[in-house]
Amino acid sequence: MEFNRVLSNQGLDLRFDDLTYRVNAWTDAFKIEKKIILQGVSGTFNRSQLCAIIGCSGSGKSSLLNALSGYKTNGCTGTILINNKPQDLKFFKKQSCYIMQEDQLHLQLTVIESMIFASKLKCFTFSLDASQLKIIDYILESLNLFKVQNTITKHLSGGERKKLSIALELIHNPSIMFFDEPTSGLDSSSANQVLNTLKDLANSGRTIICTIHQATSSQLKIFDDLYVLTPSGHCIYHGMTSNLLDYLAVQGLRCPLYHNTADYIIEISLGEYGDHVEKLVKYINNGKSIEWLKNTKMEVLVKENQSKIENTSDEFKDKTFTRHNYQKLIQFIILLHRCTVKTLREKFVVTRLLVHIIVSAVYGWIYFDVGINASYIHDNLMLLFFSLLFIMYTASSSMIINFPLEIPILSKEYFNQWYSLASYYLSYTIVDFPIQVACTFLYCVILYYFTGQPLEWSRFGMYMLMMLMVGLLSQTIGMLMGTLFSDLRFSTILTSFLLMPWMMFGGIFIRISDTPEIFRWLFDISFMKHAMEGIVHCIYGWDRPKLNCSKIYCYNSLPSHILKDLDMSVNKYWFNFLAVSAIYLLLKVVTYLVLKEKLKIH
Ligand SMILES: Nc1ncnc2c1ncn2[C@@H]1O[C@H](COP(=O)(O)OP(=O)(O)OP(=O)(O)O)[C@@H](O)[C@H]1O
Repeated sequence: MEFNRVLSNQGLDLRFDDLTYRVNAWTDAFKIEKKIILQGVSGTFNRSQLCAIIGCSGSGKSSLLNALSGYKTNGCTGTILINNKPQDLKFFKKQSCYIMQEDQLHLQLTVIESMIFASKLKCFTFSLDASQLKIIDYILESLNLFKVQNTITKHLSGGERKKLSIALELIHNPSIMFFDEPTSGLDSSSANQVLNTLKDLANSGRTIICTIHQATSSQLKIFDDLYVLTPSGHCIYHGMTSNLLDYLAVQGLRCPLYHNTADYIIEISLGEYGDHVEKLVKYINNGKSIEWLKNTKMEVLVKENQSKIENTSDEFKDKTFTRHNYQKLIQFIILLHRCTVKTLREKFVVTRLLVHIIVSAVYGWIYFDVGINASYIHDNLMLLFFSLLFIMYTASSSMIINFPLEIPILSKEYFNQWYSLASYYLSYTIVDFPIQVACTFLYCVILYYFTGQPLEWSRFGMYMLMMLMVGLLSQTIGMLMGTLFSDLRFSTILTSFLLMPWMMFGGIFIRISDTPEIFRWLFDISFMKHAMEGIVHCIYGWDRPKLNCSKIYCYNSLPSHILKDLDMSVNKYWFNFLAVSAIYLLLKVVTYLVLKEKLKIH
């Protein structure tokens, strides 16, 4: 493996001073108070170096990585310098990438498809030219992924998935790469492979910073630079891996023979060899001091890098660009394509279609021809209402289940600047549209025909239109809840809680005229009431002739009586339709804003 030829990079030097990270945490007394995770730590990570942040669990390794990469900015104070200039986050994100602990990949796509889509998105192009395809081949070859390029991602091994995550980010040739626990969950051979890959990336000029939970002695040697955190969020060592033992020896700490050095320094940080932490923090000035490095190789390196910084610190400004609208449009179309391929490969779509067919067939059987008989008016109204509920629940639950699975991938790709949120949001919405249309159409056709509703194209068209709009609106509710709550338990229970009142004020269980006046406005904003009113008019409105009656006398033989009984005498179908559409659009905008905020908080 070597990256020097095609994918070399000048790298960036990152320096941070007095970095403090605070979060709000619950105390035992059920109060919120500030918890300090990082206590004014300082340090530098230089180009062409593979740097590891190590420490015991909970010492703040991920927090430091998140703060340096800009993944989490809330609660962070201190300064971060890139090539000696203050970090400009918007610009920095274009030069860097963050590869998370869990591989956020599109499991339904093959390796090569994932690479091609990523490349198209990053290059704003519908078709890649020969040189772009060559770069993809080169990256795959360099990472030993070429032989699995046609394998579906969900069939890849853990190590291969990690490499695919790296390969996807290498397309835009980042100068600095952050990795959160790149070896977690891998066996030692795969972990060694991944670390060697990171070493090659560093050798090609990049700055590679990663957190490591556990490292063997041989793995530790792969790292050029180490940054050690204590459980209290202080730094007790910052420097070359090869200098660690000398550094500790000066403090009278000698690593026992055959003992893993990484374990040894973590054990020191935990106070297992006595109270040395405070002394070490002071000695290294919480990561700031490089005094002790005098006359070591590291000192030379710092000087070399200094001269490089002076030469290159301004060139990066030229790389800044803003995404134009036509580029967003291109990304939208590519995302639409990617999302379609993914959706078509899922069995979930077939399941959704089948559920709609089966339920409508069962209803059709049970409620056979109730629609033409005046003595079954009540049953028919219940059928229409339950059909509305069915569409509402299937549409919202399909989003509640699916969308939270998308958010971690979206979060990674959006943070790494693959595309704009608007392009993603629009493509995701549009891809599901034909599926929802197909589900609603199949359901309505079967139900409408077998339950004996009036066989007129205009009535059926309007019925179908209203059901479709309710389906789309319910999908948006599902998407909103899936965005707000990543935990399925919360989103499911709260969606039911949210939908219940609109059913209550749906115009069927309780009539408007029987409701206390103070609550009547709830009917006006209930999408269920508007939808039900519209549907009742599709079936019984527009001067429908008298219905057959199987008894001696049916009061409801005249459709006008039915409408009057339901307080729905005035035909407002198009107003009802517009009201449901307006609520849908409002929810769509709210969901977008919530999603944006959620990604921003990250
Ligand atoms: N938002 C938060 N609210 C409360 N506590 C938090 C929050 N974020 C992090 N912490 C706490 O901060 C500490 C450091 O967390 P962090 O994930 O950075 O540690 P880590 O060293 O990466 O741990 P690990 O190796 O187990 O992943 C932990 O004790 C964690 O519980």
